[in-house]
Amino acid sequence: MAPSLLQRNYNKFFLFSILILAASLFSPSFLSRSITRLAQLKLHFYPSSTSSASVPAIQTLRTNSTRAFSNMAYEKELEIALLAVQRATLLTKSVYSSHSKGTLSKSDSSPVTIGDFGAQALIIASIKHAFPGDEVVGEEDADDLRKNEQERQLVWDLVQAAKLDDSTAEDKIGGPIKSVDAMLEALDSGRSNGGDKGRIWALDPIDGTKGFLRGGQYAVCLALMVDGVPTVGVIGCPNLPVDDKAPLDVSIGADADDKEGKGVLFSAVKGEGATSRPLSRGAIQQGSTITMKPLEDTTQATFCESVEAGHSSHGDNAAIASKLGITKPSVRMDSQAKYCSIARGAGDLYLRLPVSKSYEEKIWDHAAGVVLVQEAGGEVTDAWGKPLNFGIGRTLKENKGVVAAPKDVFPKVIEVVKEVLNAKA
Ligand SMILES: Nc1ncnc2c1ncn2[C@@H]1O[C@H](COP(=O)(O)O)[C@@H](OP(=O)(O)O)[C@H]1O
Ligand SMILES: [Mg+2]
Repeated sequence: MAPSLLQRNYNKFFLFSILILAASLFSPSFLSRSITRLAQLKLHFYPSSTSSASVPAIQTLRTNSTRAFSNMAYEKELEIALLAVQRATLLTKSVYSSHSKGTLSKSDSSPVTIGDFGAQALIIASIKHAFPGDEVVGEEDADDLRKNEQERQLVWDLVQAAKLDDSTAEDKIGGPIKSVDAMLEALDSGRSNGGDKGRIWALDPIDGTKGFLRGGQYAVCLALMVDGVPTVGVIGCPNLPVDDKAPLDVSIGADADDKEGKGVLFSAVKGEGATSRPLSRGAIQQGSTITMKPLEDTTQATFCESVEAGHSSHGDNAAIASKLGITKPSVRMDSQAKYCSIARGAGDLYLRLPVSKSYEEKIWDHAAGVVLVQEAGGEVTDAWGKPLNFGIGRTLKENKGVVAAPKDVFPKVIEVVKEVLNAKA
């Protein structure tokens, strides 16, 4: 008689345990990694070994796309990242609606605001509370605030005021930061050099700072990279419409207001799909699955690009669009809201052709967006079709530019991108 599903699962579980014990004789560290894996494997077997009474509950969770909190890999990481980004996004919203956003200029003359500092401190404090051993590559550090008492006080006031309405959720991310020193320490804990070993978070507390200052789109972006691979991604977009089906209007990047009722929290876990949910002030709301729009004919595509001509070559992007037969005007918006917009099928392509030969894209500008698009059915590479290498430091130094598109049309898009680049060479 054929073995039952339950028997087959337990046989696999038993065989796997024996193999691990044998391998651990040669490498003790392998043992601890394997116990974690074994626990995951056991959890995956769980649905088939539960009583039939509990199965519907599990299925309901899955169909409602709240897999974030069912038996999926990186469940806790996702929950913490969602809560951390949500709390930090509330802080940025409070700065966005005020007129003095407190711009400072960094050494590379890019802008940074009190919102950037506050959001980074809150998110790192959340990560360190839940995963003290993890590293963080964050865009900012505390150098400026240590020198500038007035700015420091402004950021401290913001950090103290940013709280989730739901106390259980707030507790999960460690509650309020305890002191100014703890805030500075959190900010400074984003100095990891990155790499391809272990767990490293890539954090952009306010991506699209120029958009944030201008009153356009911006995003709070956080990704967990495991051995250099973006694996969990969460992006808070306070100025995007909640409706995934809302058409992507060319005006989306300009004069964004901060009205209640807007704001989306996007997330993805490698191998588990991508979701969106309304941004709230309390516990995380239920998500719905998002996917890229099927695009058989590239002439019908809507493509997204940066507002800033210094970040992405508008001329090259336009040449590519024209070769693809695209007639719709480009949709310009700041930040990783572009990745989010194509991941939910509001737009189709994201073109980021390099302007400067020497500029190295930063990992925090892409890690979360990349996992989101991949999980929504898309592909992302650099402008030459090379995979993005997130495991070699704080920048994507082996890559130039970025192209994202639905899988089916990706080869055609990248071929045209290369034609345009080769014509310039
Ligand atoms: N010359 C350049 N080329 C490409 N990206 C650049 C750039 N100078 C700055 N950037 C990055 O572009 C990001 C914004 O991207 P976008 O144009 O898609 O909104 C900035 O993030 P911050 O706003 O977090 O500093 C910054 O890191
Ligand atoms: Mg950025």
